[in-house]
Amino acid sequence: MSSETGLPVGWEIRHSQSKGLPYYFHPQTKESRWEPPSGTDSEKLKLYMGMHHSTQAIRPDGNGQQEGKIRAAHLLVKHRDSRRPSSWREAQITRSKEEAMSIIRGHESRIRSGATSLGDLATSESDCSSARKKGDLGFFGRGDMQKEFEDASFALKPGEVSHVVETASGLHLIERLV
Ligand SMILES: O=C(O)CN(Cc1ccccc1)C(=O)c1nc(-c2ccccc2)[nH]c1C(=O)O
Repeated sequence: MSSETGLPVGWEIRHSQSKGLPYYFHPQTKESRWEPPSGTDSEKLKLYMGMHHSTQAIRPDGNGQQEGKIRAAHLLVKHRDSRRPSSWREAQITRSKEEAMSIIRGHESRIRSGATSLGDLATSESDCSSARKKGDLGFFGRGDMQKEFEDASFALKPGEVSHVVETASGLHLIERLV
């Protein structure tokens, strides 16, 4: 049985500020997920999303970039103390922060050696749902992301990769794209 959104009864569509993406939330069970739950009428959902979730109006400046915004990709390694210790890779993440640190430092060395790129590594190794987009978060401005993440991103020049950045979500490597 689906409502006007096409989602099973009890599910709602929310908008994640940090990621600029819609996600699916069940207020009673507090479940949140990036993919529509099973039983969704996907045709109805597509119609609903087309009407209600157009991308926010953008005001590109001369070089097509939105005022004061940057674009970055990231690789997230979560640990058991992450605010949400779960991801598409692992339903329950139990590694310690120290283990996560040695993992992400290994990723950092491989990227800096030129053996691989952050985007390619993020695709298989990132605990963020943006892994499916090579870690690309699109454009964001100040106030959109967790403060530590924002400050590290804005301190980078385009093409630069950060050292390990810690947020409540976990440990990140960030590459500023634009
Ligand atoms: O921090 C939380 O309480 C939960 N989150 C954010 C989140 C928000 C809405 C839906 C699912 C996940 C994450 O843990 C998370 N944060 C990020 C993140 C953090 C900083 C910059 C970009 C993405 N990705 C994720 C993810 O699961 O995919």
